[in-house]
Amino acid sequence: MTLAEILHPTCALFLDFDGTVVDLAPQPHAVHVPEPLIVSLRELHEYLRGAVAVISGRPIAQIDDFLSPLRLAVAGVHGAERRTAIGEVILQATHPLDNVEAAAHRLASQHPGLLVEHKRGSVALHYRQVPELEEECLHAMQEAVADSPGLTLLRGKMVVEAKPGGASKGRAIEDFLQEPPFAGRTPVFIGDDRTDEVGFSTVQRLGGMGIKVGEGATVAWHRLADPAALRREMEAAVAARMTRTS
Ligand SMILES: O=P(O)(O)OC[C@H]1O[C@H](O[C@H]2O[C@H](CO)[C@@H](O)[C@H](O)[C@H]2O)[C@H](O)[C@@H](O)[C@@H]1O
Repeated sequence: MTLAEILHPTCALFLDFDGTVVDLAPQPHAVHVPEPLIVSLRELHEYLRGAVAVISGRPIAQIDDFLSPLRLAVAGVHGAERRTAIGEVILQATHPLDNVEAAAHRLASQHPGLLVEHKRGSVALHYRQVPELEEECLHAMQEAVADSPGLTLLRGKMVVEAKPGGASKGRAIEDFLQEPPFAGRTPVFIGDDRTDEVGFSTVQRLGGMGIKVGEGATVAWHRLADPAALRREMEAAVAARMTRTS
């Protein structure tokens, strides 16, 4: 089944960012956004009458910078912040990060390859440059989170993050589906990471479809090989739409 076949005009499209619509990069800031991706997103946004949202671990501001001049509905920091289709920003309560910040910086000061990323209500410890430190990073962040009321730990690709416990991508998708233009539509969520699994189960429980990008175990019912394959499918879905409407 192709994305063009899955995406009816009555669908709502939810897209993860890193590893899904763009290829993973050695550092968070080094991601490349191909121009045709912006074009596809704009066309799909029009086709679905605005029912397109990015559901990311990144802050909303970073997504805006990467996708400029597009300004889509976005859930950022794994749902801890959300901008609706009409531009209203909803921020979840945050909790003190002192323990996780101290633990992440303590380790990073001993290992220059580690990278500490600060986000609103969240701290991410990246070990992509030093993958042999995975267990040490996990252990340090687990201990710090256990000492930090309100925070939970999330494991992503070469990263371990502390984030507000109430936030999740699944909850963000459900919140979007309560509002126009998403309400009443069949949700499709496309993601690549274990942090996206809750999004897949959410949309499938609600009668929609989860699409996993890349390898690995998943609850999603459909799979695409990699971000390049997804971008090709998005371009094909746009072309099919133009053929239907011309
Ligand atoms: O939910 P996503 O949109 O997939 O965001 C997840 C995290 O993405 C970023 O980190 C990841 O991508 C980097 C660039 O490709 C890569 O260097 C890193 O190893 C990945 O973990 C971002 O920096 C995080 O804040 C997001 O939570």
